[in-house]
Amino acid sequence: MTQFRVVTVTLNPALDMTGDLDELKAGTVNLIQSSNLNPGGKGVNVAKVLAELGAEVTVTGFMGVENQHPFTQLFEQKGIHDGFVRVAGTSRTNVKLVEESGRVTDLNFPGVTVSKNDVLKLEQTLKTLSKTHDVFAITGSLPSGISPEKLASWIVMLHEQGKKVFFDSSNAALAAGLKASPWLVKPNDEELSQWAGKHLSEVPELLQAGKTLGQTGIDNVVISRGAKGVLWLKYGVWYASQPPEMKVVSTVGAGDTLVAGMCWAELNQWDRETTLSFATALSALAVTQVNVGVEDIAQVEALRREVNVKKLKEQG
Ligand SMILES: Nc1ncnc2c1ncn2[C@@H]1O[C@H](COP(=O)(O)OP(=O)(O)OP(=O)(O)O)[C@@H](O)[C@H]1O
Ligand SMILES: O=P(O)(O)OC[C@@]1(O)O[C@H](CO)[C@@H](O)[C@@H]1O
Repeated sequence: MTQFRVVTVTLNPALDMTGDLDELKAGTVNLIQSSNLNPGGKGVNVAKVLAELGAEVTVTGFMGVENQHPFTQLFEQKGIHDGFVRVAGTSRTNVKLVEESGRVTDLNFPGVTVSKNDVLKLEQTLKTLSKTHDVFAITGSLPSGISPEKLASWIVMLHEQGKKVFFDSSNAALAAGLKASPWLVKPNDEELSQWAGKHLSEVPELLQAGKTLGQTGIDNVVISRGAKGVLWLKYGVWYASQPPEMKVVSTVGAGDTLVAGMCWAELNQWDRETTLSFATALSALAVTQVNVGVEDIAQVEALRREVNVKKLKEQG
């Protein structure tokens, strides 16, 4: 069914090596109690969650040929169409250290270097996919060899064709992409602060910055705030959600799960309350597990009833 078709774009996928330890001590030897290695990267995580929810997902981006097996295995298992452009070398391995307290330290490596020819191939892939797809999620950092401006030009191309682009990135790529009118952006409060050029943590200042961002031609601004939930501006109206207190195992991929939840809700054309309670519950449940994915949809439905969603008086 075309209605449930999505493309996720991961320009810099990663094998995520997650290790548990009591407390991380910098500058000394730390013993890891248990570890997991999972194919990830923001767009791969979004794809996995969407596929588990029932979407027909195509993944693309750049993938190192030398360590692609865990990724292709995941795509086969989940019935995800593999449209990745293969590039020389290995995709990066990112290390995630999860302490007993729930605090996560990310060691994110640079990844492959892409050539001009690789970039052209991806551009062609996106053009081809845009003939049959209306919804794209472009998420994560850029590998070396591709500029933030190139990324922004793809968002502009999709926007001009009337496609809905869900966008989540950081640093220069985020700044460039935000100028390209994606349909939805999902900064966390730290990323929004970077964009605004000042530290933002209180709700009124987040709403003000989100409103300014929305006025640049972005239809949906979704501000994720970890345990404090989500602030969502859609066509000038703000909603806020608060998840219940969760027992945190790992927060890695919570943001991607929120993006996937918002995307699934849009594909289903749910109303705003349903959308936000679902996406918040989905992402809150994600922190109770190591790996990204929907382990039990019935649990999401149950948790959704505990998520507080309200419409705010402020106008965006
Ligand atoms: N401790 C928590 N308890 C409940 N829900 C949480 C918690 N942490 C995250 N979430 C849910 O996940 C969403 C996304 O989390 P967060 O704001 O940390 O995103 P992020 O910074 O993009 O995460 P990441 O980059 O680690 O994927 C939150 O808006 C919230 O709904
Ligand atoms: O370096 P990026 O692309 O910003 O982030 C990469 C990453 O941290 O994002 C995912 C969690 O959101 C992980 O699977 C992956 O390692």
